[in-house]
Amino acid sequence: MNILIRKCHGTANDFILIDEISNKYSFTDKDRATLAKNLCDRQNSIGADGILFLQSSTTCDAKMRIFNSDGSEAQMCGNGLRCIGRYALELLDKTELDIETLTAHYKVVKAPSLYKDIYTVQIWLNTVNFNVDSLPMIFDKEQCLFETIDELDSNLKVTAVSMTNPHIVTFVPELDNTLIQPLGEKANNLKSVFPQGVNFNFVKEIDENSIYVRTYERGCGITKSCGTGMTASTITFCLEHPECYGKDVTVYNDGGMIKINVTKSGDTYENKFIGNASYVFDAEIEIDDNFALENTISKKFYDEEISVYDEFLSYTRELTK
Ligand SMILES: N[C@@H](CCC[C@H](N)C(=O)O)C(=O)O
Repeated sequence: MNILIRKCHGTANDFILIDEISNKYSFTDKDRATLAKNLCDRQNSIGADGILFLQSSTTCDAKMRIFNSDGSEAQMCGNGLRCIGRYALELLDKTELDIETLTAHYKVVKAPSLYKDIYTVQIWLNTVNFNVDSLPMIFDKEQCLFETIDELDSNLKVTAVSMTNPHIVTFVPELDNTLIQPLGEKANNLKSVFPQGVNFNFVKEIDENSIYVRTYERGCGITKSCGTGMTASTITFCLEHPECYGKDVTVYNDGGMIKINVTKSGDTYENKFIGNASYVFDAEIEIDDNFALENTISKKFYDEEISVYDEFLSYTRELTK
């Protein structure tokens, strides 16, 4: 069978987008999981951190489903929401809309460009829950705020927060992948603490209103950036630095930079998130009966978008030198 795909990214967290509204593919969830495992394989196939499926919704303008590269389905994806948000804004010819996810819904608005003419989207990731049951996380207190988890690492202080998908956040003096990789794997194998796995965010403070975040993601390992992870990290940064509430926090990552503004009223958080939603290429591909890539029939690159994003990335590297 032939399918149309669009390769896209939010701060280099890259996705294959499949539009199930315009194309009537009738995939089952098992098919979607197999497609994700096969097509996201960077060695033998197209390669991506996950697949975004755009579906119709009865409650919102459209629905996003996100499958990680290992085939598991996640509740939410902040970078994916901007990509699918852009796609849906263009498809439905709107400047703002609501996207349904597995467990919530989110507003998406086209925003002024972060840099030159990079397509930029504002989203509100307001689904924040510090109750450990919401991740779920097995812990002897209702919340895990700057606590050590002995089974994980008796030196690291972590904060657990659900963004509808599970996150833990820790502050480190340096971002070292030789520590992040094993700790991320360990946390995801620790089913007695994180029965559904966890996205593990490592945060380095850059200055009073900027941080650098690297995430070991459940279902795909270390990514260039994680949208819900950067939000969880910024909220945790604001817990430690309450003077940052209501201010734009610059969040650097291995794929560029975004901005998040957190406001808190009682136990409610409003998190305005501004970041790119960029296209890489459109392709028509042929997949076999096992949902593996058989043939690429056509491919068209978004050369100008790619080149301005490269420029933006170099600019952000200069800022973090
Ligand atoms: N990269 C994403 C999150 C994708 C899902 C995550 N790996 C999970 O399993 O929860 C983001 O930008 O938020």
